[in-house]
Amino acid sequence: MEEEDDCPELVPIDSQPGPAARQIPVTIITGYLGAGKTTLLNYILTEQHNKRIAVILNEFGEGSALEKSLAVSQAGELYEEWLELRNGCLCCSVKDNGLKAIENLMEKKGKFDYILLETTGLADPGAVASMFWVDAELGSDVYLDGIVTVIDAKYGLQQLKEEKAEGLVNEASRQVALADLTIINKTDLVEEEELNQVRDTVRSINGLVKILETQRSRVDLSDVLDLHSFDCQDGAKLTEKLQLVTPTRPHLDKSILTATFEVTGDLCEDALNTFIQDLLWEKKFCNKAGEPMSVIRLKGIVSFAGKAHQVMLQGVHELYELNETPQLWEENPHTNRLVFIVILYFLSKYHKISQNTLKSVIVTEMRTCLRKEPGQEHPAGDFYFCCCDGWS
Ligand SMILES: Nc1nc2c(ncn2[C@@H]2O[C@H](COP(=O)(O)OP(=O)(O)OP(=O)(O)O)[C@@H](O)[C@H]2O)c(=O)[nH]1
Ligand SMILES: [Zn+2]
Repeated sequence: MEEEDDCPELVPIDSQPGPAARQIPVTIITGYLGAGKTTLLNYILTEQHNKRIAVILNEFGEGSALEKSLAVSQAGELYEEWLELRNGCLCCSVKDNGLKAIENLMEKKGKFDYILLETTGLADPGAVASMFWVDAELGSDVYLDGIVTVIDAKYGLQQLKEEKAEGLVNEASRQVALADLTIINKTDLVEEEELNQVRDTVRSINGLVKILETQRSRVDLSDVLDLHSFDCQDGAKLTEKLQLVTPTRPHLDKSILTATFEVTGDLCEDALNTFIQDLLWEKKFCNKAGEPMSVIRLKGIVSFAGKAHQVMLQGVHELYELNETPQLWEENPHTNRLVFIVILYFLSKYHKISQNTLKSVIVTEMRTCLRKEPGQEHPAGDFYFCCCDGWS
């Protein structure tokens, strides 16, 4: 049979016939300096799990550290490997080097069941997450399972509040915004009142995230591993989650928030793609000073005309995916739900994006997506915007 020109590279089948090779989940563990990430890793490694877990540490080395420690645990035994990376920053090298190193290692040592990746406390895990996500798309051996952010109960609030130069959002807040799961650790060091404040602040940044509270990062492993956060097979789970999103108020530096939009009807796929690309890639939605609204995480369940199944939308930074889920639409009319966790650069006192501006921008665009033909009437549909009151 003739192959098409643009056919993806064919991979020779040299393995035994049988079920397709299972992809290995990667969980990214992030969190500010000293929050308890390594404690969490050690806890997971030493708990009974019957998994062969590989751990990659992405610590900043002195100067240009060329090696990364890779601990592998198997049946409670720990041994260490060294991953050679081209430079000291995993974000920059993981693409061409890190994954390759993992794959080579698996060839040498046999497959792992699970990979845990601890990023440095100052990292923006978005870059690392994006790379694993893209790579999974390209038929890699691994897939991104979830992003876990550990927060220090005692110093977390201070870290989340930290003021950066105008227009910049601190790393601690970005880490919370991106997370699928947050673990507020070191609860032994704070009173209830302080803990409530940390919890509220985390919630104010990320209205979707699950929050656990721990001492010594002791978690139920089933709460941390195999989250399938990006998995369209779990469409029903996301639908449920999106309905439960907590309205958030802009947190302390008033710059990251969670906004939910609901609209009923069937969306036009092309129009939705254009809207998302304008938002994520073209960065067309700006405040008066021309600073774009920047999306950290985007999730949604949408309905496309002519499709019986729900479609899942996932976005991390500038990457996004629309995938059909196994879930059929039951309710009628169909309710499209989008949740944005966004940075609004309105730190600058003179150039605030107001809640209403954001709302009208998104609503106008969503209405366009609903229009089946240019010039056609908008179908009836209510937009629901969930955000705090009293914010201008
Ligand atoms: N009191 C208290 N201390 C804790 C808890 N969890 C961890 N620690 C301590 O906090 C310190 C930092 O923990 P790590 O696990 O190394 O934190 P980390 O996030 O990996 O730190 P970096 O890699 O340096 O960013 C260690 O001394 C831990 O023993 C806790 O629940 N309570
Ligand atoms: Zn650590």
